Amino acid sequence: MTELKHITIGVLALQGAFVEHIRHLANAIKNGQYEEYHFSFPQVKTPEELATCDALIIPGGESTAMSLIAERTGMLSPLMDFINLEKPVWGTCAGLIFLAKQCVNGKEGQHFLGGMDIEVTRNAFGRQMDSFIADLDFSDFIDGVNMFPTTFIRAPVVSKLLDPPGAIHKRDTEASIIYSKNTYCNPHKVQVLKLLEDRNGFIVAVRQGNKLGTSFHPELSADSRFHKWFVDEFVLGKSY
Ligand SMILES: NC(=O)CC[C@H](N)C(=O)O
Repeated sequence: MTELKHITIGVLALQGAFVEHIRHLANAIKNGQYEEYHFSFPQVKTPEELATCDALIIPGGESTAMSLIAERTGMLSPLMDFINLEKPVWGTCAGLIFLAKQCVNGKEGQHFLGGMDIEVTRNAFGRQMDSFIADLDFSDFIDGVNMFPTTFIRAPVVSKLLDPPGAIHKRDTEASIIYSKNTYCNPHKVQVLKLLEDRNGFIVAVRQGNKLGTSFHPELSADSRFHKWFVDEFVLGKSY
């Protein structure tokens, strides 16, 4: 019998919707061909737990609280170190804010991990009352997923794509960097996965190499295909 490959995808559990992510991860690998793997999806609260992870999800919640708890529990620099290890990381909503380099409407003293070369704007769609659900077409990058229910709750948007450190050329125009599965994915640049044409063209999903950021919460839908894509494409797939 061949030995199973152990893969640990942690979910940062300082605050927010971490339980939902774990449920979706467990569900996502039921529908695949993963006989050669043994997966664990631990809640991550300590540097020791983080050190066991091959990949990390940072959930939605409240980015100011998450930053404060990370600081108080000594998790801030282990998280920054983890990002520098070039392991796959996915931030959803508050997690996207935490993962960003810069933020508009941030709170004084709020920390950012700087794992993606983006500026985010917090609460870009307005208040809690302006939260909404939209069926989005992700079939450009996830096969067959053309009606995915996405939930936006006081969601941020990506308001600027920043040049990675050391970049020589100025960034291309937005239109030319829209990502699809047929496009070569430059691991150093931020690529737009999804923007909302009917809402100011707001950018709501981006990728930079093995980092993924989404404004919305795929973990709050009943559909695990987005999580399956993260596992297949970012954790088991191409390595950057
Ligand atoms: N649903 C969410 O994660 C909301 C994010 C929240 N507005 C923040 O700034 O952290």
